[in-house]
Amino acid sequence: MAKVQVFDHPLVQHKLTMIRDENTGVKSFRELVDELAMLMTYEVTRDFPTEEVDITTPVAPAKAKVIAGKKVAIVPILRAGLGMVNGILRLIPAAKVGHIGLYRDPETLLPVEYYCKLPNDIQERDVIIVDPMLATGGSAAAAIGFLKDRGIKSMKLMCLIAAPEGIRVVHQAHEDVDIFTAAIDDHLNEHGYIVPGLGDAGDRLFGTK
Ligand SMILES: O=P(O)(O)OC[C@H]1O[C@H](OP(=O)(O)OP(=O)(O)O)[C@H](O)[C@@H]1O
Ligand SMILES: O=c1cc[nH]c(=O)[nH]1
Ligand SMILES: [Mg+2]
Repeated sequence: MAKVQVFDHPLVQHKLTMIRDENTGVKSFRELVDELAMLMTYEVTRDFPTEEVDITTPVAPAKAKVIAGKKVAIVPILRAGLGMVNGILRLIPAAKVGHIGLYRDPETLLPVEYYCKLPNDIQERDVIIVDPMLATGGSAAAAIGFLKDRGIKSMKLMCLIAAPEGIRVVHQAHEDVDIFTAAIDDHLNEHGYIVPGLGDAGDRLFGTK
């Protein structure tokens, strides 16, 4: 059974509060989302296997650990997921990046696909799907479905704010995918927005409202 991990680290919670605040402008919002993604990468990669290699320090020969040949692909759900990519790349610079374009139809709240471009060798990689908001769960469940259709087996979902409804939907459809989030909020409002949430993540990242 997949797990849901909430990051209760004070730095994560502090920065999350800042992006929730309606007075936080585009520049700070972008920087904070980037930093949050970087901080969360620390936990998302905790189960990466390590191996010992021989090195020589200025003092003595030593056996020391390195990550054991892990290949990673980051897959942001456009647009808002883009804001989390660079923070992860700063810690995993060799990761490849695939893009899945989905927008949520404002009437039906169902995801509509408009773009998909993935690395050729993505089946050999551990995939981290990123999207700041997990609301009804429709977008994340669809993105995971696309990736499974392309033969990808190992996936994690990293978001910043999740609604209980979204977690349920993703795990009902994909019980093997772990979810990492900085918060689980209270509920969705009648427009499918997370309450209290942070509003429209894409608009706040790109200044489109
Ligand atoms: O869980 P769901 O109910 O599917 O909602 C979450 C989706 O909604 C937002 O994207 P949006 O449709 O606003 O597109 P955007 O990123 O281009 O703004 C968000 O970034 C998620 O992708
Ligand atoms: O609260 C929400 C829900 C969906 N998408 C967002 O950007 N925010
Ligand atoms: Mg949006």
